[in-house]
Amino acid sequence: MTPTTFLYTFLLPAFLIYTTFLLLRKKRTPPLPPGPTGLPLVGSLPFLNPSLHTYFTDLSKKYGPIFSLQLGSKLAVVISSSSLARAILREHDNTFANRDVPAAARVLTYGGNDIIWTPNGPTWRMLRRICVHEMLAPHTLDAVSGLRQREIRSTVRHIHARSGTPVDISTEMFLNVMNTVTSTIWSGTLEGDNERESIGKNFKELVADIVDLLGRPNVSDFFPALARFDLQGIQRKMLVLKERFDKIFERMIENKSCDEGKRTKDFLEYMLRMEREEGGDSKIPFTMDHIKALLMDMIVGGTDTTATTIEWAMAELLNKPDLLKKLQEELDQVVGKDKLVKESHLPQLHFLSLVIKETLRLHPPVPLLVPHCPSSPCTINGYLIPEGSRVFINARAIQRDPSQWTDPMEFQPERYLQQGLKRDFNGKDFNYFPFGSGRRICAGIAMAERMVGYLLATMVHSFDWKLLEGEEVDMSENFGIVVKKTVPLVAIPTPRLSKNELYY
Ligand code: HEM
Repeated sequence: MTPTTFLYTFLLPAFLIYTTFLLLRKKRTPPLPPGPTGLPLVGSLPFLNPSLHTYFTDLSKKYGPIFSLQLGSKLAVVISSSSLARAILREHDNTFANRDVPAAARVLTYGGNDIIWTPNGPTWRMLRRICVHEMLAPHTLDAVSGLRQREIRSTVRHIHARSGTPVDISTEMFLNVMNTVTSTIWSGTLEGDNERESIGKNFKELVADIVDLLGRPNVSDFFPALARFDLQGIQRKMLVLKERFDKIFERMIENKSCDEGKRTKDFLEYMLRMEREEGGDSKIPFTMDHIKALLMDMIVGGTDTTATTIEWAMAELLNKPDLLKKLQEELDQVVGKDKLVKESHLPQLHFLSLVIKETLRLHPPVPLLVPHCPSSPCTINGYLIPEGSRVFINARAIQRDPSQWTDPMEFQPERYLQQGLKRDFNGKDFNYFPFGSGRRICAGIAMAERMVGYLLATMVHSFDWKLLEGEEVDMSENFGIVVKKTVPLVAIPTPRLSKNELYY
């Protein structure tokens, strides 16, 4: 066979078949979502604005409700419409119920041994069962309502002692929530004003630093091959913070082991028993690392989110004194001025529940949810989301979408009445999901609802609040994995209950 005959008989047809196959395959593979082009190698990293939630909202106006941007070797996909959020969190929930663990979170959570970052699988299911069906279940939380009452009384006493002077509401809310969470976890609390202020401040800074590091763009995440060099020192800083918490955890665990005869009904006791006696699921061992990582989830995931929500609610109410008055009227009617609010009053406080709903609409503390990560390639709205992408669901933008909400930027708790909208926190409504949706929906909703409702009601019922002379409420936001007020809310309380002894 001559070379020419060989070329025409074998090589040319083979070449044609191969190119047709490539073309067909290319045609069948959907494109990536549109987005900024970026630079070679680094993609859009140099242009990344650290205020991700507003940056992503601006980009969605240009590129649409699903767009992508290359951040180093990672592809980020951002979803900003209700229908696409539903596609991801409901229709493809199983595929997207994974996490791409940031290097800093891996350090913090004992190698990703917590609920928030563990991938969808048997270990995550075991941890979630322990948390949601046992420790954070409504019946367990109701059984420890006395702890929350004790903490609320202590906050009321503390603020009363500062009547007529400026009170940092941000710090007070954090201290209360932190004390409530830790006393539920290990029956420990900060006693006395000095301890409350010094250790509480320490904890607040510790959690704030952790939240800040978790929200900071990290080269180790964009170029995983470089993670071991920790170029920005974020993992090193996180390790220091984690070690400080670890010492506290060790001390609490040691105290429990010494008091073995004394059975308390707290979470740590429950988890230690599981670790000792049952070893978790029949198949999955429940280890000391799991215990510590879960403690970390509850402290880091449960305190800042809850305290920030109450602070935003107070800020909105101070901005709209007629709404504050309306809420006080409801409280006076249901509770009376001769008693303190009890948790059992909450179901009757309808306006309070609207205020909380509206706060979580305008100021969802976790505006982009915790990023989801598909376990296999998935096509959404005709675009390919490759396996391992980091998917941000912009809940904040969806909850401010003018096509779904009238006057979306206005704080209007009554809107839920006028529109007959229920807007529950159960994650079934993809126009309103401040706690996320699907398998990875927040594990602490029942606890958050109790803490936010009880504390906000008490603050508004027990005190009148006014801003400092000539000051306005600064509503600017500081982005981190939790979005907080840039300027902490400070206001002056005046007691408003009929008997002074209620404050002691
Ligand atoms: C107002 C308060 C809170 C808000 C707005 C909030 C919001 C959220 C959001 C948006 C997520 C991510 C959902 C997703 O990935 O799609 C989440 C996850 C989580 N939250 Fe909360 N949270 C709050 C309070 C709490 C509390 C009090 C706890 C526990 C003490 C808690 C524990 C968790 C845990 C463990 C997860 C991870 C769930 C998983 O990945 O399976 N949260 N939360």
